[in-house]
Amino acid sequence: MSDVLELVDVSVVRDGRALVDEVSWSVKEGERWVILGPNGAGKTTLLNIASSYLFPTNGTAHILGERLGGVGTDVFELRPRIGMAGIAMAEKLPKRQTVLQTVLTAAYGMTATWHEDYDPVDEERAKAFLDRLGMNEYLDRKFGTLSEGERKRTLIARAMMTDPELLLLDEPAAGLDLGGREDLVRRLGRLARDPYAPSMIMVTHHVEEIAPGFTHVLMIRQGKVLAAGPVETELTSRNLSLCFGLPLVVERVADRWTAHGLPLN
Ligand SMILES: Nc1ncnc2c1ncn2[C@@H]1O[C@H](COP(=O)(O)OP(=O)(O)OP(=O)(O)O)[C@@H](O)[C@H]1O
Repeated sequence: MSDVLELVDVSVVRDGRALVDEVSWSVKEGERWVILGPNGAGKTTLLNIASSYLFPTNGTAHILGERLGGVGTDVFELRPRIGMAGIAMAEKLPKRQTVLQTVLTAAYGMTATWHEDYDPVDEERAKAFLDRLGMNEYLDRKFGTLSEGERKRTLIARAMMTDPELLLLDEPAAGLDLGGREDLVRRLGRLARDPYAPSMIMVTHHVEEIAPGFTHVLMIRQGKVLAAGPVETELTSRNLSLCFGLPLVVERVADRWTAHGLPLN
């Protein structure tokens, strides 16, 4: 298995403060990682490095075999190989474009301009991804009129459009109601268990959002890695308590996870 992402002693320093602090982490082909950590821990900063939009201050980062900032690495060639679905991307997309156009423009590396001359093959692909995410009845809806859950599903379909080798999901279930979350977890679970799906990294705050099929977890607190490895061994009450800074109990129920704090006495 080759490395999809390899960080060695990576730090990101801003205003004299390490937002990410000497992180060493590797993601192998086919693995599905969850990044867990409290607000401000550095999760999005890590994801921004993985998407090649942020360069480390110190240390080395290889993405899909290419060294970030290395001689001969062209980030513009690298970026189409990485799918990114997150709030930052949603804000860049025109609200007046339809759902189908929003997904289709990804194939051409654009966030905006809509030309009428898209390849029918691409259109079919866009429709197939939207169908897989349960969005086939929304093809002509304006992106700006979608609910939070519909928008999240559209963004995942969009991220799949370039046939990425690495899929990055930044809090895909944030803001969804219980039904919306469960629907998304089911769809992500199907994707995670698909052997042809790309390697995946998902940022989340909640263990309930970990879909079956996710294989590894990285826990981060104040920019430092607390635990990294297979979900079965690393997602423990001890690690989660250290990560979030209070006593927590994590339980596995069938193929899902749940966590709660201990009562105050
Ligand atoms: N450009 C910047 N300059 C200075 N500080 C920054 C910058 N970008 C992020 N930070 C800080 O770095 C820390 C980590 O931010 P990051 O967004 O990676 O955290 P996070 O784990 O994704 O948090 P959340 O769960 O709240 O989204 C935060 O304290 C944030 O305020």
